[in-house]
Amino acid sequence: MSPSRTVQDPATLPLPPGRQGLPWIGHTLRYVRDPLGLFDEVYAEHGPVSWLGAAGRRWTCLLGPDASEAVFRNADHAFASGPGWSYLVGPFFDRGLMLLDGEEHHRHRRIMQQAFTADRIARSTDAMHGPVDASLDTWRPTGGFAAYPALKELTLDLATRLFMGGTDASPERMAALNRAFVDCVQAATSVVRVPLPGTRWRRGLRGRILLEDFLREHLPRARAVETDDLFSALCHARSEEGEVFTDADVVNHMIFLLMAAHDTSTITLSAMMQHLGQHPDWQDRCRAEVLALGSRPTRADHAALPSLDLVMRESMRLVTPVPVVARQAVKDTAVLGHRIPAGSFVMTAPLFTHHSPEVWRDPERFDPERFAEGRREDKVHRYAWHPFGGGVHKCLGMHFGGAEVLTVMSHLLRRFEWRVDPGYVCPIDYTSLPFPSDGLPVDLRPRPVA
Ligand code: HEM
Repeated sequence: MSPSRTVQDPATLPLPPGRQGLPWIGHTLRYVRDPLGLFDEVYAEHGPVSWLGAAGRRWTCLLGPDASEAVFRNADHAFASGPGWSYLVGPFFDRGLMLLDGEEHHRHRRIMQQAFTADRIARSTDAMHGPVDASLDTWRPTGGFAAYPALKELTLDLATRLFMGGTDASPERMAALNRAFVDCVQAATSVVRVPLPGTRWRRGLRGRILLEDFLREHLPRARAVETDDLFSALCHARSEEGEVFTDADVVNHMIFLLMAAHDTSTITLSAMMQHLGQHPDWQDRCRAEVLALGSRPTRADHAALPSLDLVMRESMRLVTPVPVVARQAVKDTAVLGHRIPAGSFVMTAPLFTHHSPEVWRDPERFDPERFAEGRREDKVHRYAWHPFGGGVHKCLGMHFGGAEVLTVMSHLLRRFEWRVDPGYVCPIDYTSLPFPSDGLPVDLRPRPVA
C-alpha cells in the first residue's frame, strides 16, 4: 500500500480521468449532502486519482491512504496549501499559518510552536475548568436537548477566554467579537463571493475588520505583560533562532487560530456525545474513568482516560472534522501514475479513507476498540487515520484540541447522563465543516454532582 518514494516524470504519464457534472457548480450540491457517497462513486469509477467539477473549479481528487500520503509528504514540493485553501475560505483567514507556504511557513511555524508546548497546554487545561463549568451551569437538561448549538456556544466562549483572556472588554463588546468571528466563518463558505449589500461575504469582511481592530487595540497590553492566554503567548513567542512575530503576524494568526480551533473541537465533541448517547455501555465505562479522577482533571490526568481517548479517536474517524484538505499544484507533478499539471486544484479526503472498507473492518460500525492495543487497525497505513492531516502543515493544535475535548467531556460525564436513539442517523451538513443540521437532539438528564 505504500506509494513509491520518488516522484515519476510527470510528462510521461496520462492525465487523470474525471467528470464535470453541472456547469460551474459541478458536484457541489451532492458534496454538501453526501460527500462520502460522491467519493465512493468517483473511486469506484476512476480509482484513487481523478477529477471532478465543484465550486467553480475542476478539482483533482486524490483518494485513499496512498494518495493522501503523496499530498501530505509532498516530496517534490509541488503542492501549495495557501492558494488551494484561499480559494475555498476567501480572504477572511488571510496569512494564517495554514495559508502560508515554503520557508515563510516554516519560519512562522517555528515561532508558533512555542505557544503550544506541553507546559502551556497543561496550564491552559487548568484554565479551562472555570469557563466550562460556568457554561454548563446554563444548560437546562430536557428530552430533545439540542446538544450541538450548546456545545458551539461553550467552545466559542472557551476559545474567547483562553485565546483572548485578560482583556477588559465589556460583555457587549465580547458578544460583538463572537459575532464577527462567526460572520467570518460563515462568509468563507457563502455562494455569493462579492461584497454586495446584505450578503454573508460583506458581513464577513466587516467581521474581519472588527476582529483586527479589537486585536490591534489590545496588542500593546498583550505585548507588555506575558500571561497564559494564546494572544499573549503569540506576542512573546520566540523561536530557538530568536525569531518573533510582528504585530500584523500576531493579528493574522489569532484570527486563523480562532477558526481552526473552534468548529473542529465542537464537531468532535458533538460526535462523541452522539455515539456515547447511542452506546450507554461506553458512556458508563468513560464515566467510571472520569469519576475516578478529581473534579478538575489535569493534562497529566488525561492519561487515565483511555476509554474516552478511544471514543475520541473513533468519533473523529466516523465524523471527520476536516473532511477534505485543499492544495494547488505549483508545478507539474505525478501521483500514483497520473500527471497533475501545474495550476491544478487538488483535494484529498481524510473522510473517504476513514470510511474505506479497504482500510477498516466494518467501517460504519462504532467500535472504539479498533484503536486499542492488540487491534490497532489505524496502524495498517501511516495515513489510515489522519484527522489532523500530515506533513509540514499537520495540525499544530492537536494536543491543545485533545486537551479541550477531554476536559469538556470529563465535565459533561460528571454532570449529565444522556441517551440518543440507537437507530438515529445524524443528518450532517457539509456546506462548510460538517455539523448536525438537526442540532443533535439528545435526552439529557442531570446527575447528582459528585
Ligand atoms: C480538535 C480538532 C482539530 C482537528 C480535527 C484539526 C484538523 C486540522 C487539519 C486537518 C489541519 C491540516 C490542514 C492542511 O493540511 O491543510 C489543521 C491545521 C492546523 N490546525 Fe487544527 N484541528 C483541530 C484543532 C485545532 C486547534 C484546537 C488548534 C489551535 C488551537 C488548531 C490549529 C491548527 C493550525 C495552526 C493549523 C495549521 C498548521 C500549519 O499549516 O502548519 N487546530 N488542523
